[in-house]
Amino acid sequence: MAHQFPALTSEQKKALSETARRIVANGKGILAADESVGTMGNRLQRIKVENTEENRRQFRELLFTVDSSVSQSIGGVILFHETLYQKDGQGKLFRDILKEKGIVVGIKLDQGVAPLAGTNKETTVQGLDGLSERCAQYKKDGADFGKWRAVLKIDNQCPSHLAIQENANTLARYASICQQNGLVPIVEPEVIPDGSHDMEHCQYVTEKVLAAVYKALNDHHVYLEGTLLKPNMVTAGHACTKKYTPEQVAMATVTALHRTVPAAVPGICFLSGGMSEEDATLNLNAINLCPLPKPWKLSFSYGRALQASALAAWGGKAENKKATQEAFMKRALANSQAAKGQYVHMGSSGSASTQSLFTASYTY
Ligand SMILES: O=P(O)(O)OC[C@@]1(O)O[C@H](CO)[C@@H](O)[C@@H]1O
Repeated sequence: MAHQFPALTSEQKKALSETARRIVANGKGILAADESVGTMGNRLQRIKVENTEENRRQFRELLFTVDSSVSQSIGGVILFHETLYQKDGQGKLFRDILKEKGIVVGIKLDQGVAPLAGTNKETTVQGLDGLSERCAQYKKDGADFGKWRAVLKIDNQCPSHLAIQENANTLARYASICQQNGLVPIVEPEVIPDGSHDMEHCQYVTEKVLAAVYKALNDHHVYLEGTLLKPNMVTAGHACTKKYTPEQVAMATVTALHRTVPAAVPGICFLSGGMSEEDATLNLNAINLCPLPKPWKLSFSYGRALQASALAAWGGKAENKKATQEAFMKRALANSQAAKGQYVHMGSSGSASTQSLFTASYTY
């Protein structure tokens, strides 16, 4: 007998799974342009540009107004609240510019982290209160998917059982609310790369975290076909002295996913987590070439690894429009090739593309 109290109608399920599949179709991935005002401030500070609403708008306008061929590489863009309501220089909403390119619009729904008392500085995520109303409004305003980032860390006694369970449950509750409002939830349990742990330890922790997340999603009756996962790749900690090849990262990552993520999930879009642009692309390519069964699309949802060289090329100057857009297009194309296992690294990359983008305790 089917479940007595179905969470979704078959029409709702169909719409959710179609949206999820559209975002990751044919080597497409996601541009995570959902940096909060504070996070964007850190990015702009690096290029000595003031963190004003107008400067944030101008940079994002450059990203969103690139040639429409970008839609062969980018299936979805995650926006921050402010950006969803911003317009280009001609007064056209960014949201409409993206939709006309065939790109699905997403919205960051979590409201940052809060401490879990009695733990080694672990956190849970805020934003469940009023979430259903916010989702309904964002859906009306053009969003078709949401994003919620939970942060877990590897350290003494971390991640604790409490942090794993609390964050899994919160992600599942968020995912359920999204689906009730017609938004595809991107489920993001990030194990951050701070620490000197080796890759094997990251794999162990990532498996524990993902297993708890999928148990909670099932408990909350979340329709997996209408979700996307946004995990960390399995890598060594930032301060680990041992180095691993993209093939080793790929094997550890796909093994962890294979053990924990149901085949019903249509796509897994990795975060870049402070890797350089080039490393993020090479690792994704190796993941797609990994000789293990891969029942899901394996793609990207990069923030820093899609924007770093574009930001550097821009430097806050309108005359750098062409260089900025070219830098962004180059990374979008490279990652789309990597999502099909077809990326070939060609000669020298700009210095920005090989620079580590690591930020310690990236918990905001
Ligand atoms: O790790 P990356 O690829 O730079 O960013 C991943 C990400 O989830 O983390 C950021 C902070 O919440 C978001 O802007 C972005 O969507």
